[in-house]
Amino acid sequence: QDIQVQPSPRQVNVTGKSMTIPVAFRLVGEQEANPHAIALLKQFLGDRLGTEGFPLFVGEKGDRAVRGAKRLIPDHPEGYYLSITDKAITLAGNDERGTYYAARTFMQLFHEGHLPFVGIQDYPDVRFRGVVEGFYGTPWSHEARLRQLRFYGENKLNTYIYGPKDDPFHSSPNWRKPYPAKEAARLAELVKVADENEVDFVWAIHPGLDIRWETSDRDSLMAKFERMYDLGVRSFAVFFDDISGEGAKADRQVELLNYIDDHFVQVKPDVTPLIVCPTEYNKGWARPESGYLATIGEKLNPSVEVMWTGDRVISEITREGVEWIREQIKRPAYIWWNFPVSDYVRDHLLLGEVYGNGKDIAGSISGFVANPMEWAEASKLAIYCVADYTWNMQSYDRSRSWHRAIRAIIPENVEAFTVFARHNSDLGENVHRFRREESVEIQPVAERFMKRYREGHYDERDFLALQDEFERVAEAADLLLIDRENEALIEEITPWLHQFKILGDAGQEALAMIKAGERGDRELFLRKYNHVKALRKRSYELERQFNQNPYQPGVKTGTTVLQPLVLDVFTEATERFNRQNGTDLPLLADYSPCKLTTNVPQLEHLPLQVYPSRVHLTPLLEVVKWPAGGYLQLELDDAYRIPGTRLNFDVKGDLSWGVMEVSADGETWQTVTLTRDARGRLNGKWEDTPVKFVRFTNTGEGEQQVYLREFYVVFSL
Ligand SMILES: CC(=O)N[C@@H]1[C@@H](O)[C@H](O)[C@@H](CO)NC[C@H]1O
Repeated sequence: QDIQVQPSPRQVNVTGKSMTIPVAFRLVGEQEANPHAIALLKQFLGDRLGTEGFPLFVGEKGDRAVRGAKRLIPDHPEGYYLSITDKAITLAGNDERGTYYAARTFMQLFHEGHLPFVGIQDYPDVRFRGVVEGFYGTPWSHEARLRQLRFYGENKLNTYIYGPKDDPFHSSPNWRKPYPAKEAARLAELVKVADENEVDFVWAIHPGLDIRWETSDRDSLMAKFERMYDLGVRSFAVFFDDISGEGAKADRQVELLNYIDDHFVQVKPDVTPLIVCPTEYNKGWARPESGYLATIGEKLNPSVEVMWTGDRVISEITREGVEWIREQIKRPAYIWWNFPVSDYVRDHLLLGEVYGNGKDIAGSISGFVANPMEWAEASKLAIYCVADYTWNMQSYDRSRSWHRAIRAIIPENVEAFTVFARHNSDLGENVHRFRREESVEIQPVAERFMKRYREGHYDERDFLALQDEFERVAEAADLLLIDRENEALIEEITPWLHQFKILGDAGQEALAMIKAGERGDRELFLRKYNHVKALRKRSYELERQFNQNPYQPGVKTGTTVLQPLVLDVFTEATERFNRQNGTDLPLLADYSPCKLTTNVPQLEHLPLQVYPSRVHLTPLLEVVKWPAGGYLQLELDDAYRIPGTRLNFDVKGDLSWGVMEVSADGETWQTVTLTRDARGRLNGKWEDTPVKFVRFTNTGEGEQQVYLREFYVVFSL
C-alpha cells in the first residue's frame, strides 16, 4: 500500500505489512508531550482512547515516553520519528512542533481499517513556511482566516503573516491606533487557533506611507506592538513595500528596525525573530547606486529576517536569484512569493499548478510564504502545493501535488473541479508579464484543429475531442454550482462557474455551426449562430455584474485557449457561411479601439479597460518611477472629442512637472488644461476639435515617483 502523506515525508520505510486498526489505544506520555499534539490525538481517536489498549508513545526528544527512540529522531527543527509495529506506535518529535507533525502524519496513515507497519524519519527543508496575507483588495474574512489556520495545521505550514494592504489598522492611516474591541477580539482568537495548529501568527505593520522619523512615531509603533503582544501575538513584521519619499530611506528604516529588535523582540522571552519587507524587495528594483540593500546588509541586526519577491515583483524563485540577494543582505532571504495573488489580474482565478521555483534553494533561504488571492478557499490549491514544495523540495512533483490538493479540497467533485481548474490558471496579459500554463492537454488539439479547419480538412477525431471537452466544461460548471461540501469555495467561484457554463455551451454551439454549415442546413446554422451571439452577450452582461472593482472588473475564464477557440471557430464558420450564401452575417465584435504606447518601463504592458466610450488604464499597486521625459500615450481608433479625462497620481505636491496634450495627427499637440478637484484628482477635457491622441509627459527635470491610481479618457463622436 503506497503511503500517501502530505507533505511528502523524507524517509519512509515500509514493511508492506499492516494491522487492522486497534479497537483501543493507550496514550503514554501525555503529561510531557506537546499539549496541542495530545489534543489533536484525543480529538482524532475519540472514544478509542482509553486506559487499556494498544500502546501509543508520544513525546519530544528527552521525554520518558520516547526514550527508546532518541537516536532515531532527526536532529532538525520540527523533525520527528514515527513508527508503527505490531507492538507499539511511537510519535517522537525533535521539538514540540515535531511531535505535532508526527501526530498529523499518523492521522493520515489510517487507511481502510488498517494501519501500515512503517518507520518514518521526517523534517522540513524550509524553516518558515506558509502564507502572507499581503494582497490589495478585500481582506479575508474572520471565518476564512480560521479555516486557513486549520488548513495550515493539516499541511505542516508553520507561518501566517497578517498584512492585508487594505486593513487601515495595519497600514495608514490607523497603524498607530489600537484595534477596536471587536477586531481585537477576533485577532486574539486567530492567535489562539494558530497556536493550536502550531502556526506562528505574525502581525505585520505597514507604516511607511506616512511615518515620521521621530521618537513619537517610533513610540507609536512600539505601543502598537505592545497592544498586539497583549492580544497574544508573539511574531512581528514591518512592511516597507510600495512606499516612496521619507519612509523609503534605508538608514532610517534600519535605525527603527534595530530599535524594535533591541528593545522589544530581544527583551521579551517568547518573541520570534523580527521580519521586514524592504522597499527594494525585488531585483528588478534594486539599485546598487542607492545603497539601499547594502545598508540593510551591513547595518540591520543579523537576527532580523529580510523578505524578497525574487528577480521581479512577480517571479519564479531561482537558486541564482536567492544566492544573489543573500550576498546583498548578508543573510538568507525570507521569500515572499507573489503567487497565487491576483490583485493585479482580479478578473482571473489562478488555480493552476505550482511550478517554476528551483528545487535547490532550500539551503539559501530562511522562509517561503505565498501571497494568495483574495479568494481564500480557492487559494488553498496553491497553498497545499507550496506546503509540499517547501517541506520536501527534492521529492516535489507539481502534477501529483496539484491533483492531491484538489482531492483534499473538494473530494466529492474532483473530476469537475479538475476540469474547471485546468482552464482557470493563466493570468492573461498583465503589467508584470507573469504567465501560467492553461488548458495544457487540449491546447495542441485546438491548434491542430483550427489549422486544418482553415485548410479545409480537419480530423473528425479532433472535432470530437473538442466537443467532448466543451461538454465537460458545461457539466463541470453545473456539478460545481450545486456542490454543497465546500460552500465557501463555491461561493467564491460562482461568478466564474456561470462564465464557465456559458463557455462550455458556446463551444459546443460554435462547433455545431461547422456541422450545420457543412450540411448546408441554413436554418440550423442560423439557430446556432444566434445562440452563440446570445451566449456572448450573456457573458458580457455577467462581466458587468460580478466582481466589479476599479482595477480589473469582471469575470474571465479559459482566456488562453478555449475562449479564443470559440471566437476562431465562430468567425471561420460564419465567414464560410457568408461566402456560400452571399449573406453578411456580422462577426463578433472583439476589437480594441485604443493602443497604449509609453517609454515608462513599468507601464509598458499595462492592460487597458475598454468600454463603449471610455478607456481606463489599469491602476498599478506599486510605486511608478516616471523618468524625466517619460510619456504615456493613448491612440484611439478614430478622431473623437474628449468630454472628460481624469488622472490621479496620489502625489502630495502639485503636478507642475507634467503636461497633458491631445493631437489629431500625432504631430501637432495642444495642451489640455487640468484642474485639481477636492480629492486631488486632475480633470480635463477637449471638445474644440476631434483628436486621436492623448498623452501625458513628465516635462520636468527629474524622475517622479507616483501611484497610478486612476487615468481614464472619455471620448465621443
Ligand atoms: C512585497 C510585495 O509584493 N508587496 C506588494 C503586494 O502587496 C502585492 O500584492 C503584489 C502583487 O500585486 N505586488 C507587489 C506589491 O504591490
